[in-house]
Amino acid sequence: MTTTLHDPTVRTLLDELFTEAARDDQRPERHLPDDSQGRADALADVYMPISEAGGRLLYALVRAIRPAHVVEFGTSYGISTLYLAAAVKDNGVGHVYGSELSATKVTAARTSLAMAGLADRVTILEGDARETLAAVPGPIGLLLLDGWKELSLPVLHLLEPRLASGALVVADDITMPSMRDYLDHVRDPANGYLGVEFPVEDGMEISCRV
Ligand SMILES: C[S@@+](CC[C@H](N)C(=O)[O-])C[C@H]1O[C@@H](n2cnc3c(N)ncnc32)[C@H](O)[C@@H]1O
Repeated sequence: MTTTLHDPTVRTLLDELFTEAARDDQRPERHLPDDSQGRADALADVYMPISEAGGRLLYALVRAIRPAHVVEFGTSYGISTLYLAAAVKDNGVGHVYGSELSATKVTAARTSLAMAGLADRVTILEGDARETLAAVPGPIGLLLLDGWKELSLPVLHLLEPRLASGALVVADDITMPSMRDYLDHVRDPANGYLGVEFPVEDGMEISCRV
C-alpha cells in the first residue's frame, strides 16, 4: 500500500510550504479592512494553514468515505488542498473544488498542485466562495470550512442542499469566537448533524450529515 503523501515530491513540497507558513508570525503587522476581499488581499502573504495533523486527518477521512466531490472553503496556498487531492488521487475517484479570494494565493496553489502532479484532481475557484461555490456539483461527501470564520455558517447554508447523506463537514479553528454561530447550528440536533470536537491544533469540529 502506498500513499501520495509519501511521494518524495509531495513530501518535499509540503515541508517547504509548512516551513514558509511557520514564518506567518514574523510578517509585518498591517491594517485589516473589514470587507472579505480587502482582508484577503491584505493577508495575501500569510498562509494560515491547517496543521500537519489536521492534514493527515483530512486525508484519512477522504480515503475512508471515498467522496465523489470534496469542497473546500478557503484554499490559501493550498496546503489543505494538497492533502485532500492526494486522498482523492489515492481513492481513484472524486474531485476537489477549492475556493480562494486572493488572486496571488490562487496562482501559488495551482502551481503547487501542478508540481505535486495533482492538478487534474482539483479545480480552484477564484473569487468569493459565497458565489463561486454556488455552482459546484453534488453530492458533496466532504466539506472543509477554513475561510473567514464568520462566513462558515453562510457557506454551509449555501452547500447544505448538496451535502450527501452521511457527508462530513470539517470546520477548522473552532476556538475562535467568530465560530460561535456555526457551532450553535451544527450542535443543535434539530439541524441534522451529529458531530464531535476533534483536538487538533485550534480544534476541528467534525459533523456528520444525518
Ligand atoms: C485559514 S486560510 C485557509 C488555509 C488553507 N485551508 C490551508 O490549510 O492552507 C483562509 C483563507 O480563506 C480565504 N477566504 C476568506 N474568505 C473567503 C471567501 N469568502 N471566499 C474565498 N476565499 C476566502 C482567505 O483569503 C484565506 O486565504
